[in-house]
Amino acid sequence: MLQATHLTKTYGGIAAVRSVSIELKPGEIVALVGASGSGKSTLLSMLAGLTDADSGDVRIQGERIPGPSEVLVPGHDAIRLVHQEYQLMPNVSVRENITYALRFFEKNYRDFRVNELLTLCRLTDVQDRLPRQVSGGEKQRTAIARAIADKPAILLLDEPFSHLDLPNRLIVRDLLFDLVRSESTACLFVTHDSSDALSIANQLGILRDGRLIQFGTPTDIYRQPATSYAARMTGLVTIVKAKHLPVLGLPASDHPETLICLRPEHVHLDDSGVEGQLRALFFKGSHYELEVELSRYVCLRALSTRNDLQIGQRVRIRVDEKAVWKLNR
Ligand SMILES: Nc1ncnc2c1ncn2[C@@H]1O[C@H](COP(=O)(O)OP(=O)(O)OP(=O)(O)O)[C@@H](O)[C@H]1O
Repeated sequence: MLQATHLTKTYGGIAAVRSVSIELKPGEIVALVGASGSGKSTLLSMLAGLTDADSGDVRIQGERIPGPSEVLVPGHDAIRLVHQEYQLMPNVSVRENITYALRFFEKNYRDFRVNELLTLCRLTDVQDRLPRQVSGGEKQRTAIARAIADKPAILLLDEPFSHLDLPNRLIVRDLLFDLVRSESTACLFVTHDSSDALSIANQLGILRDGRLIQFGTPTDIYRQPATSYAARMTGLVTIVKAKHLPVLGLPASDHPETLICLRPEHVHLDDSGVEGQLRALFFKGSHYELEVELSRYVCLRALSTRNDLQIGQRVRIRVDEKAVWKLNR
């Protein structure tokens, strides 16, 4: 449906996006994850036809989307971009902000659809307030309601969860699920938070310094990250050189300088394992995150549900050999 090929954008010598190719299909949620400055917003804006690419192009159903310098009204009817700052009209109500997106529709349908959107986005109670009189989550939902009002084929979202508390994140998440299911909308959102990306997206892309360095399903990227950056961007991880494998109680490697990564759920407290010292303990509600020091150079991240652990205590750990993953860099 939406296909970007070799998109490149440079700002005064700084390459913000470098030859990124990506495809978005109906009913699919794609997340792009990257550190601050990795080019997420620039890429999103080019995909929406709101920023000129230096080279490469964006096509929808094969038709090229012109950049803003080529047209009077930038963008494309089938594509909506929800910005981080929401960009709501400040002097009209939540309801009117949404209604504006439907101004070309017949009044009966417009009223029906606005009411439907208010319910869907849980905004009915605040519909008559101005944007400054509602919470961040309500503003975010108003921006999404406005963007999806006329059922665009493609929804692009810039950091849709960044200012939201957990209940609001869940509302927005369910909203996106509903949309892709009921309207077959294609969604792409950018984020620097791996947990949203892993749990919501069907496909995940990792952006680094403007390059799409890995693209695949969340499970594949989580389990088999290409690089240490991809590993860190997708969750808690321990990365060490393979020469330290014997310290973990595992067989030595023929490639001692290779980097290996291990997710914490594959490191178990087990009396038959190697000994270390508990350096840190973080309560996470359902479990604890631990840091276990095995040597001066090796400190492993682990998870446990045990309640009797104390910092400084000696513990034994066992590592799943099968879960050790070699990184390219
Ligand atoms: N209008 C601009 N003029 C000059 N440089 C820019 C402009 N917009 C972005 N950049 C630069 O391009 C790079 C990518 O920026 P971009 O905003 O796309 O990254 P990002 O991943 O969205 O960052 P963040 O997560 O902090 O929003 C950065 O180095 C940024 O400073």
